[in-house]
Amino acid sequence: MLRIAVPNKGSLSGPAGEMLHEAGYQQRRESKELRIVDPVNDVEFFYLRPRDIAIYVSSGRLDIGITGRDLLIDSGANAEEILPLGFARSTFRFATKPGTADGIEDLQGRTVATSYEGIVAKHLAEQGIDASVVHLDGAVETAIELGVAEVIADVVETGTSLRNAGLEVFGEPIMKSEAIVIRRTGADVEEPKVQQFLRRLQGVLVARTYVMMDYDCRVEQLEKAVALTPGLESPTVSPLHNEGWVAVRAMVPAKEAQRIMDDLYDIGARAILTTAIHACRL
Ligand SMILES: Nc1ncnc2c1ncn2[C@@H]1O[C@H](COP(=O)(O)OP(=O)(O)OP(=O)(O)O)[C@@H](O)[C@H]1O
Ligand SMILES: O=P(O)(O)OC[C@H]1O[C@H](OP(=O)(O)OP(=O)(O)O)[C@H](O)[C@@H]1O
Ligand SMILES: [Mg+2]
Repeated sequence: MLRIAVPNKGSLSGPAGEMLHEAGYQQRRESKELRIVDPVNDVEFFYLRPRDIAIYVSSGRLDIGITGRDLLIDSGANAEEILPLGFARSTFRFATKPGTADGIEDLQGRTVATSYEGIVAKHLAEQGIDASVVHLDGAVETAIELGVAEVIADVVETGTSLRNAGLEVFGEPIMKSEAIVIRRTGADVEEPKVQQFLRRLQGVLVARTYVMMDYDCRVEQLEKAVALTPGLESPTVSPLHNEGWVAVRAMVPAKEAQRIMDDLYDIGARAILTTAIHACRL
């Protein structure tokens, strides 16, 4: 049975549960459940604190985990990213009161408050900056106002929390993060059960990113039409009863679907339809 760690709280928890549900796995019914078995799919889910997931996976007791890239790096645990999942995207940045710092060199000798001590200490050491790091559990934006630190380093998504605290980012982004699937470093990723799990999640990612497009066009326009809808491998082309016409079917990126439909119409394609993809194995 594959043993999988899933975030039980915070920004990762909801979207991770939704993605697993879309991939056909049973999920917990109430937020107090800490583990469930999905016998049909031969999987056991453990609902753990997002920060602890890399540690469990690195111990080898759990086969796979879903966590944030920033949390994995911060933990320093012996685990590696095997699939990015595209949700819980954020940037990790330094911030302070406007006009008090321009770049990382201004951190020399100063105090930085953060919940991600591992990332910050590593970054400062790589840049050769000697600054002290204060660990806070959360709400670090308030640390400057209350005099605990002169600078903070934190997750920025929309920037609202920083704006509300009268702070501004400075310097280069320290890292970009998103939800990821992790596995113990060096453990066999080719194991059939692991591969099946990854294929299911990849199927959800594809179903969320692509739509299926169908249309009819004249044979003379086929090359132009296919250039607009090359599909993932190659579009399906079928003859129509009306001579000189073909039906074409191809996957297209959902974000570009409306533009592609306009372009197809302009070259004479008709009966252009898009349909959602619910699941897929590429
Ligand atoms: N707006 C956001 N706030 C917090 N984390 C976010 C946000 N957007 C994305 N993330 C990502 O979610 C993960 C943080 O997960 P975590 O469960 O610790 O969130 P949290 O909401 O801060 O929970 P906690 O109350 O334990 O601090 C990180 O990988 C982070 O990059
Ligand atoms: O750029 P924004 O969209 O404002 O999002 C970023 C904020 O969200 C997180 O806080 P969270 O709600 O997790 O609280 P915490 O600080 O207690 O962890 C993070 O620590 C920032 O404060
Ligand atoms: Mg937080």
